[in-house]
Amino acid sequence: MTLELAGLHYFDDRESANRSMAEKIASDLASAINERDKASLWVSGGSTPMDMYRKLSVANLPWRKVLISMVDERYVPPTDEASNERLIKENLLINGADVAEFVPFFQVTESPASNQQQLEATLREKVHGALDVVVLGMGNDGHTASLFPCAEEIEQVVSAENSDYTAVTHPRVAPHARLTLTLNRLLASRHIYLLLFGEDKLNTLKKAEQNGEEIDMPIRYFLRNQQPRLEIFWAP
Ligand SMILES: O=C(O)[C@H](O)[C@@H](O)[C@H](O)[C@H](O)COP(=O)(O)O
Repeated sequence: MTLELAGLHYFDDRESANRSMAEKIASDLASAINERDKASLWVSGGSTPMDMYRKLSVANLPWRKVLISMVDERYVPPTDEASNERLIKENLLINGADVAEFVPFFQVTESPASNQQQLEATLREKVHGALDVVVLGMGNDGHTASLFPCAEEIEQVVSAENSDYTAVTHPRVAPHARLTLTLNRLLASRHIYLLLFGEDKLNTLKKAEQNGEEIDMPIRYFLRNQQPRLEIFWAP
């Protein structure tokens, strides 16, 4: 049984939440392919969404028509324990989804800045118009993607004038420099999902839903955005 509030979908258990989100994303991707003969899927790392990705990977889709890339990445090679790319390769680019076109954020360059420049060029060549499906996570500081309130670059990365697709952030609370989609790029999407598990994340969400500056809890930019409405799936 799920209790569906506006944009917030409660599930009795994580298995149900994962299955429901995977089915909804597969449907969104199928619709995009029907309309434009291609689709793009942008995924977060972290621990929460991996089971959902595995369920999504077996969806009956023309995966060769799907471009899969990252919402954000730690500036580490894909062999590194901290790599989001490694997690995506292990949990999403498997089964039928293993033939999707994957665009990694980590590119072998000498610095996060040069990596971002190379990544920016790659994405601008491959991606035009709205992103089809974005999967977000959230930290208990209210960060999402690598839009960390504590990052020195945060004001520039969330600026309404920022027309870049990507940015580098240096969150003080995380050990690695980050490569991330910018706020404007993320909001220019057709579907944005947030997968949350547990009471701590629910309490953080409730705090984010209260009054306060978006920049202090960047998930607020998405909670307060009308089109697309953020679709939140939560289980205990
Ligand atoms: O690189 C990352 O870590 C993610 O992109 C980040 O934004 C993540 O989604 C949240 O920190 C939640 O992480 P968990 O799912 O591990 O709680």
